[in-house]
Amino acid sequence: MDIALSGAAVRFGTFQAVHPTDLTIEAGEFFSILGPSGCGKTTILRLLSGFLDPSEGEVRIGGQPMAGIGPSDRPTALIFQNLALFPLMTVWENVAFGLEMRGWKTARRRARAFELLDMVALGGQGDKLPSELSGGQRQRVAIARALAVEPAVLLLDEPLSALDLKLRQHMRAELKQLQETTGITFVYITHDQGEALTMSDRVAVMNRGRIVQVGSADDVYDRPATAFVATFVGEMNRLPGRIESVAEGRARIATAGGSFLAPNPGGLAPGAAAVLFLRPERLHLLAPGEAAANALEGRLVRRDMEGAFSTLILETGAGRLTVQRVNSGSGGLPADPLRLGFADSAGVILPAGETADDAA
Ligand SMILES: Nc1ncnc2c1ncn2[C@@H]1O[C@H](COP(=O)(O)OP(=O)(O)OP(=O)(O)O)[C@@H](O)[C@H]1O
Repeated sequence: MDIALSGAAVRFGTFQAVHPTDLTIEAGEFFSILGPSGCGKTTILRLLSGFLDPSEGEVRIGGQPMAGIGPSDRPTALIFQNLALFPLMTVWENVAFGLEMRGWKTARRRARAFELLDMVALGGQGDKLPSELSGGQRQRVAIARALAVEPAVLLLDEPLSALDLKLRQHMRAELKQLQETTGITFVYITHDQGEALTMSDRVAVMNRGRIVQVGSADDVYDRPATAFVATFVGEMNRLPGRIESVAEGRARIATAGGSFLAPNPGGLAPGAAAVLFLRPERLHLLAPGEAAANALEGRLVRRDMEGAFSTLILETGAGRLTVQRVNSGSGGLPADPLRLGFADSAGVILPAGETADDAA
């Protein structure tokens, strides 16, 4: 089922937790809401689940206005960060809990619970107690329990945050697969950009009660709309400066480290204060005599070997810059000073504005 927010806003007293928001989530979409702690992600999820009414505006699910429809009457199920399984019930009884509430007889409940447990790869574990399972297995029980009531929309509030890194990565793949096989609309709340980027069809980035960008993982990573998105999603170098000239969607920006050409998606005019944002992997070392659309010199401060790639920190006229290099196995670096280059399509020039560091 699709979801539509029209001008939906939430105030707690005088505090505006969510500003008026228009948002459409397509049926069968894996949609994530990504943002720092306190930005309003959970509040939006509560609007969808029916635990909270909008102070203004409207929520529709499957075309139906949700005003006056409580959580148990909505086509949604919710999975929390701290899942609460019933410790004295077996795994299958936990899964079947919602079905008992709906009046299903024991044999039918048990059969359905085991089907769902099969789907989350816990086929043989139904007669155990939750305490006999690992953290990841318990999380899968919670997912099976949420799916038991056949929701059209599954709302997931940081469901993996209590798991260790390896398990989290494994569960990402499982959740994505589960979403694809069931065709259920997933709305996934997280402050973990890796989670949002790997699983989602689309991501909404939120800051201070506002959705600041909605797009694919590629959109928010490669084409950030604001300084906040640019710095919240992934590593980013920042070169503050002033626009010198503009031409054909690009601008030349004068920074403390020189003047550089880069895309100017917001059409900033000459004289405007701006920042050139540049990903560490888009900066490369130039060979002696090699030309590049943009070039600057730097002195190596640190090199961190991270296996598949290495991270270089360079002191340049534009401040400290981070460069990420694929590890080619050829080892050493040329002598200082190093020359750095980047294409005129590599960065993005955006208005100076709030960054993820300011928001933290
Ligand atoms: N019932 C409430 N009364 C007053 N303020 C609230 C209430 N619920 C949430 N808030 C505030 O609204 C803001 C948004 O909260 P919300 O839980 O949506 O954030 P979040 O993005 O989900 O954060 P986190 O990732 O930390 O869970 C926060 O500043 C929070 O303190």
